[in-house]
Amino acid sequence: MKIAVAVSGGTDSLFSLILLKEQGHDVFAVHAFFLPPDDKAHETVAGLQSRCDALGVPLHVLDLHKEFQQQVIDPFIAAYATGKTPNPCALCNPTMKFGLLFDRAKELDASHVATGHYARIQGEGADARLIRGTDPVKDQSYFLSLVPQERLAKAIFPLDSWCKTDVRSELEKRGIVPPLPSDSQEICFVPGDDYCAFLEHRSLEPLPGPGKIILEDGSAVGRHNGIWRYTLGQRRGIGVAWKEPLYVIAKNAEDNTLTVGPKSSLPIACCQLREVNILVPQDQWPEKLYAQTHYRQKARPVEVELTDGGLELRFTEAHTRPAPGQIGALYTEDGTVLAGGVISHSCR
Ligand SMILES: Nc1ncnc2c1ncn2[C@@H]1O[C@H](COP(=O)(O)OP(=O)(O)OP(=O)(O)O)[C@@H](O)[C@H]1O
Repeated sequence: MKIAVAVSGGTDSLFSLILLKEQGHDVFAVHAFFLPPDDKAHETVAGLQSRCDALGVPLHVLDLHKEFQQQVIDPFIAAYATGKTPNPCALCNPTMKFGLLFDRAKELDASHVATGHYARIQGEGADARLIRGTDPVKDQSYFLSLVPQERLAKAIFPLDSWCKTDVRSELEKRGIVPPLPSDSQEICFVPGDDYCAFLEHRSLEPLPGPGKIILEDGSAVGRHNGIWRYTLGQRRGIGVAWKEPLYVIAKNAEDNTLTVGPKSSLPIACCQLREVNILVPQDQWPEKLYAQTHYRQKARPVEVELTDGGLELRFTEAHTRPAPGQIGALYTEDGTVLAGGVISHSCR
């Protein structure tokens, strides 16, 4: 088996490459430009090249920045403009890393693609299952839940049972410094994680302007500066003086209003998933099911119903209101991912 290791320049993928090489696998490295390559990107490639040369591993560089723009950044901007809170990393995995990069790796004769994600694959072929990584703090299975099962069956996650601190210290022991500092920002293409500034600079279409802030009964209590600037559950910065603290509970693109309400309005009872990616056939799902609607959130018990074009998750306990556009991932009690989908809306 020939393994293409997707390397970002960061700690996790570099150590994944080293582990596979040390285990004697036939490996090569693939680095993708997801953004138009600038001096820093070329420096990263030069750094990767010297680490790969030292390991005796070929490095291939792919320029995917146009595709990344079309398939990840443009939908990210469009989703914000329509009141959603998109999850570009969850979209990048099926379209880019396990999409175009995977296709290119196959053309280069790879049978498998390895990444530095903290997640596990158990089983093979149609029986391959995506499972939470062992390090609960770093587990990234949530972000992988939109990757098709056939692709995950060909994925290798060398860090499946590693925790981040051990990865760092093992690299140090070997005297290897990755070209990129690790865990620099949340979304790789949003400088300083300032998504509002990013949207203002990068949206080609004018973003929705100011509008009314309303309560759930429709009464107006103030003005907002553009619904895309607000986050569901946000309390600070709403700018409405009220008898009790107010939280953002909905961003309504149709009439450009922001709905706010007291804390008691935040919990929801159910949410709908669209663009559902089934990872385990439904007839094999256990009785007890759990859903996660945000990264690093504890999965909560749910009952699930197949609806027209999607899944409805009914929480058996009140659940923090998820943001439409985020990912809903369905798990078993032991952390196997059964399905993932994009949250379209929630209900109380
Ligand atoms: N530009 C890239 N080219 C190739 N593979 C990439 C690139 N960016 C990320 N990856 C792959 O996707 C994995 C997860 O990416 P993520 O951005 O979540 O990085 P990370 O967990 O900080 O890992 P790393 O420390 O390797 O950057 C990486 O470990 C790597 O295998």
